Order: sequence, then structure tokens, then C-alpha cells
Amino acid sequence: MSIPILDLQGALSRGGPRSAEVARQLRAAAVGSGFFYVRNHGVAAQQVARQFELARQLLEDVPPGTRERLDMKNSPTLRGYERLGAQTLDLDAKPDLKESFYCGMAYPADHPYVRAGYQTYGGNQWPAQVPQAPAVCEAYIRSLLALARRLMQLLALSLALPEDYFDGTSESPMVTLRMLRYPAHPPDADQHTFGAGAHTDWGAITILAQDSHGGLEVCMPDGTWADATPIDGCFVVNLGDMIPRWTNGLYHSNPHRVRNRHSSGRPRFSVPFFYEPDYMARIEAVPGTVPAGEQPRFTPCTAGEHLAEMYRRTYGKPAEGTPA
Ligand SMILES: O=C(O)CCC(=O)C(=O)O
Ligand SMILES: [Fe+2]
Repeated sequence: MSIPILDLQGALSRGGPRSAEVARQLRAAAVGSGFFYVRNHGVAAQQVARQFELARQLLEDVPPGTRERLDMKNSPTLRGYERLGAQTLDLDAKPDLKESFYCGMAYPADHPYVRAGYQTYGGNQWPAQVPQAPAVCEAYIRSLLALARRLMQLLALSLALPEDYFDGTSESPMVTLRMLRYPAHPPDADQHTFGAGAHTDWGAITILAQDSHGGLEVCMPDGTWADATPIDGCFVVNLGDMIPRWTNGLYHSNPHRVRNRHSSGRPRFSVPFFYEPDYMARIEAVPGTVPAGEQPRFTPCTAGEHLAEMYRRTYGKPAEGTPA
């Protein structure tokens, strides 16, 4: 059992000649582990390399004291620096051996969702030492958002829905870009120690760029853990928990975890891009996914409600502006 590679050549634009074929491959991956690689995804290698260089600057060159002043805990949108051990993704394991820098789309202050104080809508925190950071991240987010929206169209096709079925849920999306640094895994680590403990992602689609060291492990449908080995020029894509909600459990958001064990003592960097739909998008079983005579498996909710609940579980922090 392995993680399939989807070649997006000819399927990147609406109505592209290979769209139906890729949608079939996407469906096979989605009913399996919910993980697949994409190649020929339209994002330039140079742009990905620039993002890794920025991750290194933010997490290695910026002095620790400056990083700590930008702690995400001080940000109403939970953006900024996350120190080593701040998150425990698997509550049965030890705190994660990773540090990261979070940012998101910079919506203008007069955007109705910013004014309402909805979770994730608002500004970023940046260190003055890296003046190019906002523009580099903004450009990367723009490229990855286009890819995520296209993947949502292919996902719609894979469910025998019109290609534009989900387009209306993406007007003001919740987008989080995370730059991660994992120190080398301690040689004497016990089985409760991880760079990132086993977890599922919360949103709709995660598009991950990883460096060449490897270390990401995916829980396959038979319960075994498979290495998501880095493949040059490919992103790893995985479905988050909103997709099972949208498909009545037909498509899967499988657990994954990270251990930086193969880097000869060097840190591992990765850059996941989390795409979530509009805060007000309704997440409920799409047509054709609830068998006749059965009730939907999940209670319908908005994307904002779903995400706020997930933040609360991992950081214990009530989400700002979340409707009660
Ligand atoms: O670093 C990785 O390869 C995966 C990170 C991840 O799973 C996450 O941030 O949700
Ligand atoms: Fe993840």
C-alpha cells in the first residue's frame, strides 16, 4: 500500500482535458488514506525554495528573544512564533519536538470578518529583521490558494458534482501557512516522543512542502504507517477533517506524524499550507453521499464552528469572536 502520485498536467485549469482522469485518481486516494502527492502543480520550484529560505531565517536567524516576543499566544489570530514543545498533537504522547512560525492571509481591517473578530481573520506578526517576510508569504499564499481551489474543483468532480460546486465556499477562505523546524530526533527517544504527534488535520486540504530529509509517516487504511518519502517537485496533499464531514465519511482524513530520524543530525523543515473554506461555509453531506433512508453521520456546522472547536482542543484557548 503506498501513497499515489497525481500528475496535474492537463488538469490544472477548469475543463482541462485530464480533469476527469485525475478526479478518478483523487477519489481512489480519498477513499483510502486521504493522502496523495501532486506533481506538475503549477507552483514554481523557485517559489518553494524561497519559502524554505524564509522559514530558515525566521526560525534560525531571528534571535530567540525576538521570536519569543512574537509568540502566537499574544496574537488574537494565533499567528506568530510557536516555541518548541508548545503543542501536543497526540495527547497520549510527549509535547511535540518542533517549533514553527504561523501566518495567514492579511485581510484588511475593514473586512467584515476581521471587524467581527472571527478566528484566523486579521493581521500577522513579523520580526523587523526579515523585512521581506510579509511579501514572500503573501505571494506563496496566493499561489497555493489557487492550487487548493483547483483541488476543491477536482474533488467536486470526483464526487460527480459540478466542477464549481465548492467555489461559493471559498470567497473569504481561512488560510494558514506554517513554517516548521524539527530538531533531530533524540537517539534515545522513547516511543512517546515525536516531532509532531499523530493527528489529523482540521481543515479541508493541506498542501505540504517538505525538505529532502523525510520523516512524515502516514497511517494507511490497514493501520500500518507508511513513509511519505520526499519526491522532487511534488507536494504532499492530504484531506482534513472537514472533508469526511462534507462526504458523510466517504473520504478520509487519516492520522499522520513526524519523526526527524533520517537527517544525520540536521533540522528538518517543512511548510504546510492549510486551506479552509469561508468561515460561514456550511459543512454538510454533499448530494449523493448519504445512502437513501439513512441519516447523515455528522451534524451540519459552519467551517468557523468546526475550526474553533479544533483550536480549543489543542491550545485550550477559546476562539476569538466565535458565535457561542
Ligand atoms: O511537517 C510535516 O511533514 C507535517 C506537518 C503536519 O502534519 C502539520 O503541521 O499538521
Ligand atoms: Fe498535519
